[in-house]
Amino acid sequence: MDIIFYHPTFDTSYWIKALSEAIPGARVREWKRGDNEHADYALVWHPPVEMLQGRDLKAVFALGAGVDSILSKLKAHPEMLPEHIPLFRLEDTGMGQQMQEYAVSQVLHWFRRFDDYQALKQQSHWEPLADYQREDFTVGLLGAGVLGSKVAEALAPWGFPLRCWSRTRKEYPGVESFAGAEELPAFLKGTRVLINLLPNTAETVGIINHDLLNQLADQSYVMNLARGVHLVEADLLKALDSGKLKGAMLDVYSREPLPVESPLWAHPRVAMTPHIAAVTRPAEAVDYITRTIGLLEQGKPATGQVDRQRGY
Ligand SMILES: NC(=O)C1=CN([C@@H]2O[C@H](COP(=O)(O)OP(=O)(O)OC[C@H]3O[C@@H](n4cnc5c(N)ncnc54)[C@H](OP(=O)(O)O)[C@@H]3O)[C@@H](O)[C@H]2O)C=CC1
Ligand SMILES: O=C(O)C(=O)CO
Repeated sequence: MDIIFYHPTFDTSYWIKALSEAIPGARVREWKRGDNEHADYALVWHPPVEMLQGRDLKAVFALGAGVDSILSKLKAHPEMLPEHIPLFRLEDTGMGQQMQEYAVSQVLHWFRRFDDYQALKQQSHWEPLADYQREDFTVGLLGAGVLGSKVAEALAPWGFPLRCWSRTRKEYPGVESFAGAEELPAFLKGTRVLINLLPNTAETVGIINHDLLNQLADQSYVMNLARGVHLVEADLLKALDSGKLKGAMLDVYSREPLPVESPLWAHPRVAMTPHIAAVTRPAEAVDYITRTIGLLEQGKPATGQVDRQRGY
């Protein structure tokens, strides 16, 4: 079995060694320009068109959870990956736990008013503030798939009212489920902390805008852990400055790296990380890919296949 691998930043030699050891009989090689030799599977992130086009592959694996960049490239170059070749993505593979850590720590940070105490510290001002009440701290998850459900699971023991919004209805213990565009207003009404874990699709781009932010509870918080294009950054800044929003925690941006001239850098109530909320964990990803290739080789169904029409 021949496997080609391309990632613009990963340590390719680690992956080649780990995959070669994990998959019996696999010949794994780094794909380089001009390589048109046979391959059964391709493992990719931001692949050049010529890596994939014209190949009779059994499957392609995206080396991350979001497949927006590969699907948008496919729109411009449909010949890159014909419909009959399945595209898989990483489901969790260690990203769930990272999202849990990120979301829980930030919700608690806001709930215990550490942002306010940090601002008071900067003024050398000693003042115990009134506690926030759990019942006023409803956490709403935009997106309740692999990662959203893990975040809900980690927040549940903390006792905040929890709700989620997705395309299809969910039955997660202790989580109120809202489904479809028609239930979005009901989901937003009363949500105090909004956590975004949607995929980037034609339906979700720009979803966190002035209209949506206005429907949240007053003095609410926004955490964007999915894609920068979900959030209209100018609308977020306006909502912060008007007092509608109390704070934002951003991991992803409309442009990455975020340009130095972005007003987000200097805003005192915007906390930021550079797209590290959950990164691909190589050992877990190799396990998942090995298992999935094993199932495909036996003609058995495997989870993680992207629905190209749906866009995620
Ligand atoms: N910042 C970071 O470091 C990282 C960011 N990500 C981002 O997180 C995203 C989510 O990942 P993951 O949880 O694995 O994805 P999933 O595909 O498992 O979950 C997506 C969720 O979004 C819901 N959804 C999709 N479209 C709509 C819509 N139009 N209306 C309402 N709900 C919708 C789905 O609904 P339904 O369940 O009904 O299908 C599902 O619940 C990725 O696409 C990626 O962009 C991922 C990893 C790291
Ligand atoms: O896996 C993804 O989609 C990511 O954004 C990784 O950082």
